[in-house]
Amino acid sequence: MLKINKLKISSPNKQLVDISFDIKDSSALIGESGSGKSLTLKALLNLLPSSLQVEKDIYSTFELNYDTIGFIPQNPFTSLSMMTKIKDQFFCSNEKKEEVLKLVDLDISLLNKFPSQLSGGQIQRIVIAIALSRNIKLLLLDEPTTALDEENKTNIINLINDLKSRLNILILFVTHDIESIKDICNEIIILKDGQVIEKGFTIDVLSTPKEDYTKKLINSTFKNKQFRN
Ligand SMILES: Nc1ncnc2c1ncn2[C@@H]1O[C@H](COP(=O)(O)OP(=O)(O)OP(=O)(O)O)[C@@H](O)[C@H]1O
Repeated sequence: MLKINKLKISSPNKQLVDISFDIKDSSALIGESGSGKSLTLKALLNLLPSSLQVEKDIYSTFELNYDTIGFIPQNPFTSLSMMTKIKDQFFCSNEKKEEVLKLVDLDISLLNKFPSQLSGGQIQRIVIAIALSRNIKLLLLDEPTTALDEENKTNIINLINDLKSRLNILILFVTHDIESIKDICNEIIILKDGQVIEKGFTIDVLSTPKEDYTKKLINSTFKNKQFRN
């Protein structure tokens, strides 16, 4: 479990983020552009620029560091070196490479290919496999399907859902698209202007959102009429 008791991020002239929330199993961090989602992820990854002031009080049942956190970015193409064979982009044994490739449902023959020979969906699976090769405890996903077409988007969502049920890892899924996380994340945190304005179980927030901002987010992304107000 991960408890963010306090996370405050400010620039010299503005408070950008002031939040607290827990991740018990799988949580989605949802908000419009500029609401503070990326800054929150960067704070967890210790990647905030030094120009920003940070106050952090975070408790977790494991040490938070490069070995325990996996990060899946929006654009998988930026995560891999295009001139390096897939097998040389892992830092683990050959057995582990094969094990995690099977976990993400890819053929081990892809290890001998270059990223340019793979589809966007396959590359995103490789990025996930590389994260899983490190025995991580927390998987951070930053809009992992944005750069993919509809078919690959559905496949990656199904894969993350499958991995969640098979692996014992916490998930924090950042998105502005509520529909993509409804089957993956048990809990939702709604961010607006760097503040948590609503949080709770996904099923409750989707069926009875309290804030107009949440209703707007749901109505703008949800195609499934049963959740509409
Ligand atoms: N290095 C920085 N210095 C000053 N302000 C920043 C910095 N990085 C981000 N911000 C500001 O902090 C706020 C939150 O930014 P953040 O990137 O976390 O938003 P976001 O919710 O991830 O948006 P998007 O969905 O567009 O990625 C924005 O107003 C942004 O302009």
